[in-house]
Amino acid sequence: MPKQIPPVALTIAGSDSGGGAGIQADLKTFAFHRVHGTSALTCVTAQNTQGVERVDALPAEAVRAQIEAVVKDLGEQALKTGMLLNQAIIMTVAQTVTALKLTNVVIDPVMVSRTGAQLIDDDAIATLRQQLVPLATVLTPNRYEAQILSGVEIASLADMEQAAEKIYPLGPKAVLVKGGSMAGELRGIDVWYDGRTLDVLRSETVDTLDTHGTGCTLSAAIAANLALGYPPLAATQRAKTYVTAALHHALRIGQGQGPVGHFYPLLS
Ligand SMILES: Nc1ncnc2c1ncn2[C@@H]1O[C@H](COP(=O)(O)OP(=O)(O)O)[C@@H](O)[C@H]1O
Ligand SMILES: Cc1ncc(COP(=O)(O)O)c(N)n1
Repeated sequence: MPKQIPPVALTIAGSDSGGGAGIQADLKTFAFHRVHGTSALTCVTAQNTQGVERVDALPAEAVRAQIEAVVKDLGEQALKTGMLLNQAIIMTVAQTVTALKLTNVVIDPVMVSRTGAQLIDDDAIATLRQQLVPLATVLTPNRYEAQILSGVEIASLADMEQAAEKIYPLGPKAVLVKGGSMAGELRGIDVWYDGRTLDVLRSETVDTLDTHGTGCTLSAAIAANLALGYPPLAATQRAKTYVTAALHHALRIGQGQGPVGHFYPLLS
């Protein structure tokens, strides 16, 4: 059989020592999609299924060097950003993505976890909004991040739609407001807005507390599908289907919220 050349995707994100979110979730998601994953590490968290205990940032120049090293050699068909932690790293990532003219950019504006923990410095939020959000092909805020970016208090589907419409003028090509931290059936519902189409992406609510890494997994799966050549909305729909399946096979490990089952077809 002729050797296949896989597409390459890059994740710029933090390490989750618990293996459920961050770089670890992203690389598993890329591998599941048969996309070669490269990574630029931004920070190292001491984290488990119960929470984040410590965060150590890498120097912004180390983040830049990782991106440049992989892109100049391996190239990339798509990238995602996750936990960028501080202003210096956000500015450097925005500059590097612009300078290298990288395309198919999925920005997961990681600021607040679904448990409500802040994952980014205060002064970094303004920089993220001004410098990184406009570079997004798809921007994927969760409920709390969408509240920060839009100023809309989100409690209903109509609020999610309004938030998506208010975030769009910040400059992304499309916004996906995720419903994982909403109540009841809205937990499986995300709102897409790309300036023309306002679409509600629905999946059944999976009744599990083991949801650690859903956001990271979704944005990585969007990037993987963009790398495979799917257009943004189709890539996002496919990614949502993947996350829902992985949630159905979430792993009951650890004392807190277990991770989703990235390789669910291999799980018996
Ligand atoms: N219990 C659930 N049932 C079905 N889908 C879910 C559930 N929890 C999260 N999702 C989906 O997982 C994806 C990630 O969303 P979310 O958990 O809100 O992100 P984050 O991890 O960034 O807070 C979204 O597509 C959301 O709809
Ligand atoms: C290193 C790192 N990055 C991101 C998240 C958010 O995780 P989630 O996908 O559950 O929102 C996390 N908990 N840790």
